[in-house]
Amino acid sequence: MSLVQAAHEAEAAEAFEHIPIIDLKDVDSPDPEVRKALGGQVRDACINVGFLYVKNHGIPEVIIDKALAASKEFFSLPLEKKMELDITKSANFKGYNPILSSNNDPGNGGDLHEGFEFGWEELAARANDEKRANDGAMAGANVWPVDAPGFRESVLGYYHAAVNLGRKLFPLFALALDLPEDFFADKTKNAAAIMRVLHYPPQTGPVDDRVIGIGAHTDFECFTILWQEPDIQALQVLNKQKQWIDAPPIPGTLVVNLGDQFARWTNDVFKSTVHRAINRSGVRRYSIPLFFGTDYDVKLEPIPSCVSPDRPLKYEVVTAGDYVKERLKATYGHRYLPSEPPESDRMVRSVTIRE
Ligand SMILES: O=C(O)CCC(=O)C(=O)O
Ligand SMILES: [Fe+2]
Repeated sequence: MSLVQAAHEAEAAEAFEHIPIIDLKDVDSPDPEVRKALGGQVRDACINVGFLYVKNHGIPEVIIDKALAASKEFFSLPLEKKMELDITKSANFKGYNPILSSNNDPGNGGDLHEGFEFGWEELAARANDEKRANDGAMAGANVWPVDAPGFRESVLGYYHAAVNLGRKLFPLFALALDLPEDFFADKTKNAAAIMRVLHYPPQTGPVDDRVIGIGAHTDFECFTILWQEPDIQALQVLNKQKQWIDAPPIPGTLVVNLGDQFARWTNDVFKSTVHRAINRSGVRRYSIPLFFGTDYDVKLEPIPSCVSPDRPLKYEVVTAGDYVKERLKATYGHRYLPSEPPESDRMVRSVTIRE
């Protein structure tokens, strides 16, 4: 069946109620037929749901544990220490964002989490990090806390492991789209991948839907690899019946969800599915998404087999970097509304959290 037909069938079908689990044990199989079959499973999940779990993903638990421990240590620093790394002081959204300073759902009043954001960097930092130098519209060095000394190494360790996993997923997505497996290889040379470590305080008492852990949104890149803390239900995914479906942590898995860049590459054949998180568990929750997109200078041009006379082009063509930057501005920029101060003012301005 053609991609367009499959998308139309999915759009006419019942709303999804389950998120599929895909086993990656054969992702490196030397047999192309085995990899193709795996690509077929990915295709169904991407066209019908836009969310999946992966098991046998190959990232050792110990790497995740280290990143989690380091994140807990970082978030327990005094607020003024964390604010030294305020995301609005850096070029292109690197660093710390305090509770209620980001807002993923424009209808909401701020997200009830704090986070720390960083992009590509070699573990042994290099002055001439070629990948970082190619960030174009998204260029800007990472910033790191001096008061949490092991933080950089621990979270970057997980970043690199997750980027390596993402590099194995791109060929599967290509197969899912009936494209050559290496279709995305020349579009993902720079690892335009952003990681966020997130801390959601428990949301107790009556819950105002306008202030939740992270408001309803879609992600901006091609796909997200999300680690969520075990045993705490918070993440929910919206189906077309407008029902929120729980996406609980499943031991030994990571969540993979599609973002807007893939929706644009595929003219919405792949679904960038709306999701949110609410931490009503009564305890703190941590999660770590890695957002992996095509290189920032690459144009998000629709794949021809996803466009047809009965499925005309839905999006204008923009570069990946311009798209991500606009969305990040909308997410973090509300602290400066109604009019954004000039860049120089931003550097020195003290932070006021919106009432
Ligand atoms: O914390 C989660 O489970 C979801 C986070 C998320 O959706 C995001 O950061 O885009
Ligand atoms: Fe998200």
